Amino acid sequence: MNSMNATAIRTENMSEKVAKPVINEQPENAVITEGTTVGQPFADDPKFKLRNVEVFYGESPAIKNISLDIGRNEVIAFIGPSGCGKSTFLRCLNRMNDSIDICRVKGSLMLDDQDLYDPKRDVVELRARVGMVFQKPNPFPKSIYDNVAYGPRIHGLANRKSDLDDIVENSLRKAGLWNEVKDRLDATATGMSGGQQQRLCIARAIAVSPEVILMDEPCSALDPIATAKVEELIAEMSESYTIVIVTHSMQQAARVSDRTAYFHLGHLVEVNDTDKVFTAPDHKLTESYITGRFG
Ligand SMILES: Nc1ncnc2c1ncn2[C@@H]1O[C@H](COP(=O)(O)OP(=O)(O)OP(=O)(O)O)[C@@H](O)[C@H]1O
Repeated sequence: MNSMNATAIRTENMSEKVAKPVINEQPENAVITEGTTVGQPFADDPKFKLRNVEVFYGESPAIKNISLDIGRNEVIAFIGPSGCGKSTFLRCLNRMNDSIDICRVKGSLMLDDQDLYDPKRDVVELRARVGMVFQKPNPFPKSIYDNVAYGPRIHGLANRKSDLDDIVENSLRKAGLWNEVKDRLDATATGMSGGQQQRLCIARAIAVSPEVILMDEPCSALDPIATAKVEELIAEMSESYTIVIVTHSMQQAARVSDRTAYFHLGHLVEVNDTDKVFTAPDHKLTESYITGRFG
């Protein structure tokens, strides 16, 4: 993980917008100042540089002036109570929110210093660079092979069948699935177990050589053994990819992530090294949430 720049944190934490205090009732005395995040929200060498991000569904704000860097090859976990905006913010990172008509995204969202929301940007190419794994495994009703080969085919990544075979095998190996499926690549993917389907979806995301993988509660439909396999996979993948994971499981966030971001009512309250968040959080609301006082 990248080391964080403490000076940058202090100076950049002052939002360019006027800070509006937001009073929260749980716990007493906990105050969020809009646009201000305690801890270490910024990185020296960010993959994503996100500034003053606001998201609205119609007139309702779902994300309120959030600024955050996501470091290259770090695993960052988004946690917080239901409805606090974790998935909304995650979906901004590969413009999945574009498909929701009433959704508007404001602010500056940069990926490797390029504007994510540049109207000229090819969104299909963006989603190959920033892949996504959803809560519920969603394999296509096709063979195991065709699920993984789908992306490389549409992006023209393999000229010959043997190249495509190599991509499929490598992706399935990286997803820890090759040995389980190598003798039945033509079998339909929907016949696999839920855990296998989710690892297949990870293989499908990997197959187009992404730089970032977004995971929206990837284990919530899985049993503990399948969950452990996906978590092992996240640890292995973190060497090659930037990973952003939304999770309701604080144990999972503690196990898999380098940094943890705590969201509350559309605000980003705290971002810190995961060990710190779970042992000595800086903000009262984070502490209340991780100690189970609400959520
Ligand atoms: N498609 C949508 N249309 C309208 N409002 C939406 C839509 N999706 C989310 N919202 C609203 O935006 C807010 C944030 O929702 P979001 O799903 O991002 O939160 P979350 O923290 O990921 O929640 P959960 O943990 O329950 O998945 C909520 O008030 C939610 O009702």
